[in-house]
Amino acid sequence: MEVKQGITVTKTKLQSQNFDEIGEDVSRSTSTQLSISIPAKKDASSSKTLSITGQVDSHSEPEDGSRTARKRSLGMKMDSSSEKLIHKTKSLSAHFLVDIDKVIKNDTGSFGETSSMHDGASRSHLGFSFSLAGATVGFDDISDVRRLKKTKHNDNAVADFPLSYDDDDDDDDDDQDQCNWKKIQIEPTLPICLKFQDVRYKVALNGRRSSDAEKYILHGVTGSVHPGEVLALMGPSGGGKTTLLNLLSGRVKTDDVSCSITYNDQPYSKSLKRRIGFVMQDDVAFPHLTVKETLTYAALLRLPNTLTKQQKEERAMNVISELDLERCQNTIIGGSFVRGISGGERKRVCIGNEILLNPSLLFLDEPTSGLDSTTALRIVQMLHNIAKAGKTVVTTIHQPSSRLFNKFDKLILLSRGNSLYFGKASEAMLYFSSIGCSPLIVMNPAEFLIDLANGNINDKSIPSVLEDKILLGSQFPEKQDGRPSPVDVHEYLVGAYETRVANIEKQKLLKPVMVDSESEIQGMSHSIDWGASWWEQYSILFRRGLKERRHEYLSCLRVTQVVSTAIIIGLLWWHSDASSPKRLQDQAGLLFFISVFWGFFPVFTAIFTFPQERAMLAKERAVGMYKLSAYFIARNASDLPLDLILPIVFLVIVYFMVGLKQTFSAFSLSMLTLFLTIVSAQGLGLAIGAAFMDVKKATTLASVLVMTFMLAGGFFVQKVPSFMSWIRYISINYHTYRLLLKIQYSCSGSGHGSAACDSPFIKGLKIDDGGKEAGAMITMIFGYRLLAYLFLRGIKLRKRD
Ligand SMILES: Nc1ncnc2c1ncn2[C@@H]1O[C@H](COP(=O)(O)OP(=O)(O)OP(=O)(O)O)[C@@H](O)[C@H]1O
Repeated sequence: MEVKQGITVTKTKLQSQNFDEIGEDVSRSTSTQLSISIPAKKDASSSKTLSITGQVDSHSEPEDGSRTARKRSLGMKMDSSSEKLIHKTKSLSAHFLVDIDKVIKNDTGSFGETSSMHDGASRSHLGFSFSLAGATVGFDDISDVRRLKKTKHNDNAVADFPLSYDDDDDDDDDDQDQCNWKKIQIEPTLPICLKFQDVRYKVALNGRRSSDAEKYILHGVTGSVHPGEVLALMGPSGGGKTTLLNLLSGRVKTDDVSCSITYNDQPYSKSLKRRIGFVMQDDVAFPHLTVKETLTYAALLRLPNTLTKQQKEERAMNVISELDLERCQNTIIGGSFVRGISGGERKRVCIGNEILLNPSLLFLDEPTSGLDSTTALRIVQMLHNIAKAGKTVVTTIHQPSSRLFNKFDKLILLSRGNSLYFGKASEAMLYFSSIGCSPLIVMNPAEFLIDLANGNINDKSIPSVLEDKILLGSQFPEKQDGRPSPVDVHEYLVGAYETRVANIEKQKLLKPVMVDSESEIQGMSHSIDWGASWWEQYSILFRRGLKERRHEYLSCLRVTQVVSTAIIIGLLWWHSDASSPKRLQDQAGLLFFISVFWGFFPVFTAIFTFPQERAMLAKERAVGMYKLSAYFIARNASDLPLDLILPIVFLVIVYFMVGLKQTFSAFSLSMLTLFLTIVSAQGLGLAIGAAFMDVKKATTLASVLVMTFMLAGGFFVQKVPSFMSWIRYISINYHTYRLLLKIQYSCSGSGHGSAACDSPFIKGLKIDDGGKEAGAMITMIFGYRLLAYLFLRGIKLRKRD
């Protein structure tokens, strides 16, 4: 089935660009190929303009054989001697048309005169041939045509195309995209060409290091992606997409010496870290921060010190508008238990977090998973726009719709760690049809490819080699279902790729990347001097911590819990006194309860802190957003003000209902004791949480510890065997209880009578200023926190490191 279509646009005066004329001959002889001829004037300005626009795919071949005339988006200058460029590339057509659009906006002349296009029936026919013949034609081409059409509309220059395929909304989207594209382009970055050859990766099974317990999960994957392109890693679950993405982004290292991953022909280095954005599969964000707060804090922490606070905030706002998040900018992100923005918006916030930094290379792990097809298309369109701004985009994708599939420039199809295809996404179907695998029914190309990668060739044509295998297999009863086994299909596809594609691609990778020195200088100048100073980090993290946790501390449930406990205590011990040993025993019981309540409560709250924030911490630390010490101290400090509100409320209610010693100093010292208790209990909880980073294990240990501390607290048992008596010194309850007793009772006779001196609860207790107890608690406050910090430092926060 052959389809012929042609677009001809001639005679365009572009006075301001020093072009005499631009003529395009866009002709389609096969389903995928477009040829465009661009006569360019031999002067510097025309050369410059074309060097920006000529995002030529590395696969494209100049038809005039002049390799020197080939341009790449990396900034290779056009050879001014070349009079004519003819490229066969569909992606070029898209880029080129966009640029013509831009150029024309500066121009007073009219654009083109002639256009010819088959009618809508032909186009639908094109789309159909895509499915039936396995040839990649259709939507992308149509979108090219629609771009042309839009260009012409903008300039009121030519008659409308007789297209039946029209969509005003999409035109609006395109306008928006153009607008976004310009915004994203404002900051120059170093264009990075990513090449990888024979990427292998093995893992130790069951954590064993011996070689017999190792398994390869990538078996030599080769490919490349240039600035301006979106490379999709596709394949069935477990195919190795995430592993490859992690390796390419430098998050994971391989010890295989034969493998090479280079960025502009250079190996991974620390300086590259800042140029790489990585959007993880799981959206990791603070659920109680709004979209605006999330992006503003990220901007303040990640953007270079050379920018002012206002500029950083402006950048965050720009990203919000670029990603079309204005409408939800004041809505909280939300999470499993709180409703917030939608999944698509959340994904865009995560992408925004990365593009804030204007990275040269953007990696995304399944950015569309869990989203409906329209939202997914929007996300991928956005990636396309980001790429158009000169970035290199690599994304894994599970099962894209056909519209989405056509947005990708390049594709790697992975199955069981092997490459089944690498090349232009638009040529994947042609390639598989060339090796004898074509769909026999109408099928989404992505579905077809995933089926093949799974070894499923139902409703697909079978190559003769595999047919032979079926005949051979008919001798074996277990293989008599008339279809080749998935293993045979897999082996065939891997073999075909190795012989037809792999070596050619490896040869292509040998060509050196030429980086335009101007863009390198521009790009480099934006990489120096990153991040905020330690104090800035601390203050930003402190404010962020306060905002994120304000809901926790002042939540209705928590306030109700504390206030109702206080009132119940107040009623049970209503107007108690210490006039007799019995009554004093009651009061001592109350003081012990207070020490237990405020000694336990914060432990169990603080335990969750680090395990819960582990993912966020890992993500932010992986990109060097802040120092661990700044985070740790800010995290502790931001908890304090909020943690102290409820104890004040509690003590005010209890103290006066119960009728404890009614002096200002006694009340303030009791309050101070409570603060010391809470802060040291928090330290214990943080240390336990950081030690395990697992809530279940941490709560188990914490419950044993707090029970031991309570028993050793001095209320239940006075006479403890000497070999166990040391426990009380590390018991928070012991020190709190003693301090509270010392504040309330003195044997001088003032306040609570001499009965206190005879009470077994105070007998032996030296009524002094409580300096020892206070000292012990202050030591615990810092000691437990130091432990927590050391545990946190020692933990590898990133998975699969
Ligand atoms: N550390 C590891 N130890 C053992 N096996 C691993 C490890 N990491 C990855 N694998 C295995 O390697 C294979 C590829 O994993 P990977 O996560 O890269 O697949 P994927 O294509 O991204 O899958 P999905 O689409 O389901 O996310 C899987 O079979 C996985 O179980």
